[in-house]
Order: sequence, then structure tokens, then C-alpha cells
Amino acid sequence: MDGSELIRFDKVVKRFGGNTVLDELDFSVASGKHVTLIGPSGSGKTTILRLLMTLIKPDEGTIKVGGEYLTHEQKNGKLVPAGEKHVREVRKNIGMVFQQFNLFPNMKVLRNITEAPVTVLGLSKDEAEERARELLDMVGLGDRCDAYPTQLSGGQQQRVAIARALAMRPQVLLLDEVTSALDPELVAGVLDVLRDIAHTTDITMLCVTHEMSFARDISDQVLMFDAGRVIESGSPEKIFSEPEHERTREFLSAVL
Ligand SMILES: Nc1ncnc2c1ncn2[C@@H]1O[C@H](COP(=O)(O)OP(=O)(O)OP(=O)(O)O)[C@@H](O)[C@H]1O
Repeated sequence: MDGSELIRFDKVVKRFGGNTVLDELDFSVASGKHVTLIGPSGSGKTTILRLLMTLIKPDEGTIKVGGEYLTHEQKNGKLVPAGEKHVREVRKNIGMVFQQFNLFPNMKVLRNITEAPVTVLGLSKDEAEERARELLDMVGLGDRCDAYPTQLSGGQQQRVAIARALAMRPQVLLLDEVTSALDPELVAGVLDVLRDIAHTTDITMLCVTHEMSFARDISDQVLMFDAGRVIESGSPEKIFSEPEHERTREFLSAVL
């Protein structure tokens, strides 16, 4: 938790057709911090996470992760659009948990977690399994290594997805409305696991959530988005108790 800058968006523009979704967006996330993005539907929050996962590319601007450009690379002293190999290297620092758990249905829980560490990071099967078992204990599923995803509840599957993301030892964990697809009674278990991770590890978190009490509990900083820009940011105490912007007040009164 050294506070150095881990993520930086610089004048990022993203358009879909004629619709400008991110409008010269600047923001940064310091290493070890937990930052939550809130704001009305369609304000561009998920787009930010998808840009970081390189699922989409910005139309303008630059994105850096861990001091390296994600969008560009240096070649012969010039900044050029990043090639696939460069993107893959920078992307290794980033883990993501999606709304839909996206587990491999034909693999048991343990293998879901060990697959990428073995094939992408080159860990031995034994090393990967040891780490996977630790992570499964951490998410409260140490006894479900041999289950298939369909034998688990949605909440359990999402906890496996969290363990799978952490198994790659990313510097930053992106969380995209990870409880939205869950039955209400399963939400608390997943949020408790994430609270525990936030409070006991030094991983950086960038989180899109509609769970305002969760955002209040884990965040060092809350960014309020509207129409593709950060209109207000600050500690959860400030944003939730003394919002300055009229749009923030309107948004919070609709969701709290
Ligand atoms: N692939 C796409 N093609 C066209 N439009 C898109 C695409 N992805 C996102 N958009 C549009 O971009 C805008 C921002 O979407 P985004 O999902 O980032 O918003 P959000 O703030 O995460 O919303 P929500 O809280 O509802 O998830 C929306 O108007 C959406 O319809």
C-alpha cells in the first residue's frame, strides 16, 4: 500500500456510434486503494472496466497501469498503438470479476482456478493447486474443490470467480456489479468475502457497484460519474453524507 499511482486515465474518450460515453476522462487510482465508481445507469462505469480489460479500445487518450501504457508502447522513442504482446504483459496485472461468473462449466472448481496460473503464468500444477486451495479457504469454499460449477449456488460460483481472479496475483481487481445477477439471499455472502479481501490484503480494487453500503464499507475513495465524467470524488463519508453536486444528491436520494 505505497500510494503510488497504479491506474491512470488521461483524457480518455470513448464513443459508440455518435454517442460519446467517456468524455476526456481523467482519473487515477493509487496502489492499494479501494475505489468505487457510482453513478446513473449509462454513465460509463462499466466502459471504464472494459477498457482496462482491453475488451475495447479508447478513441482518444491514454491509459496506464503500473506505470506502463496499456493503450500504447514505446518503439524507437515514439509512442505507438500497443501490440498484442505488450497488452498481454500489462494485462497480467489486472484481474476482473464479472456480473456473470463465467466459470468453465466442464472443469471442477479447483481446475477453474489453477488453469490460468498453469497455462499463463507457468506455475507447476502443485504450486497452482496449493494456492487455489488457500484461496478457496479464503472464500469459504475449501470443501468444494471437486464440485462442478453447476453444482454450486450463484453466490458460491461468484466466490469461485473471485478466487480465480486472485489466483493470477493481479495488482488490481476490477469488480463489475458482481452481485447483480445473484438472488438477494446470496448477495451478503459474496459482499462479506470481498469486504474481507479489502480489509486483509493489499490488493487495489476498482469497483462498480449499486450496493451503496458495501461501497461505504470498503472504499477509500468514491467517484461519482455522470455522462462520462467524474463530477465529484472524495471519501465515502463526504460523498454519502455531504455530497456537493446536485446530480450526486439526486442519484443518492434515488438509490439510498
Ligand atoms: N458495445 C456497445 N455498443 C454501443 N453502445 C454501448 C456499448 N457498450 C456500452 N454502450 C453504451 O455506453 C453507455 C455507457 O454504458 P456503461 O455500460 O459503461 O454504463 P454504466 O454506467 O456501467 O451503466 P449501468 O450502471 O447500467 O451498468 C450506455 O449508453 C451504453 O448503452
